[in-house]
Amino acid sequence: MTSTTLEPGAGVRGSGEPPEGGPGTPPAGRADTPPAGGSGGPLDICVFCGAGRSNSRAIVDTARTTGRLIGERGHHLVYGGGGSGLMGEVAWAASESGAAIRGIIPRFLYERERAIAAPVQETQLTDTLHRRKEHMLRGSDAFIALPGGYGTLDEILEVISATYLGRSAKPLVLVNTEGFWDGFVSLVETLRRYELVAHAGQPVFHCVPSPEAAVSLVERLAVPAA
Ligand SMILES: C/C(=C\CNc1ncnc2c1ncn2[C@@H]1O[C@H](COP(=O)(O)O)[C@@H](O)[C@H]1O)CO
Repeated sequence: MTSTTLEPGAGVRGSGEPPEGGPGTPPAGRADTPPAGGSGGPLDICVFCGAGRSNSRAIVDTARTTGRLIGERGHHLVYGGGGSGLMGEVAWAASESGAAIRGIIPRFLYERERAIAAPVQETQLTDTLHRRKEHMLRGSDAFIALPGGYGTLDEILEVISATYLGRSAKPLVLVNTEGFWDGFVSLVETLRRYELVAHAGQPVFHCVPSPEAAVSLVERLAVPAA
């Protein structure tokens, strides 16, 4: 299996109005699930992916497998809080395999998406998209990015910038189903070639071929919050 590493220079949804605030107590994992993670504990794994469904069967399967693995390995899912598209696939599969879920969603999207079924989760409302990203970054141990659109690109660039500038050391792993991220990897190589991003230091992201490889890598690299 190959992987690419690029280096730089409480509420239950629908049960009431969840408050804006810090991530609070991490959601509890399944009581019967042994601790997971490189350091022995469950991880809060934030998944970025499309709110749309994609026309690729392989990409939909990737979303489901990622959610399932997070639950089966005793981790917690942190995500954008919606029930639509690939996000919904990840969340339902994680829920079915026993993961505790925290959805972080801006108020305006929460209002718009109330009608789209999402699994039981702790929902954290934010005032803005920007605040949502802050909470996702602060309240997660690691990030996995699946195929997605502008929102997903925005989220991964937030993590990459924070890592590049030394503000975060949390791993980000892109799942490269059907070569989805090849163009992004190539763009980053162009930035390097023009010496607009540096090479040395901590990897800003990793790129792997499958959800299995992604979850295994974050288990090896992430340090669960104390
Ligand atoms: C466009 C539609 C619904 C949008 N609803 C969203 N609900 C929750 N989170 C969202 C939504 N849209 C974007 N996000 C966040 O960005 C990522 C997905 O965006 P993309 O542009 O589809 O890649 C995702 O990780 C969320 O955190 C109606 O279908």
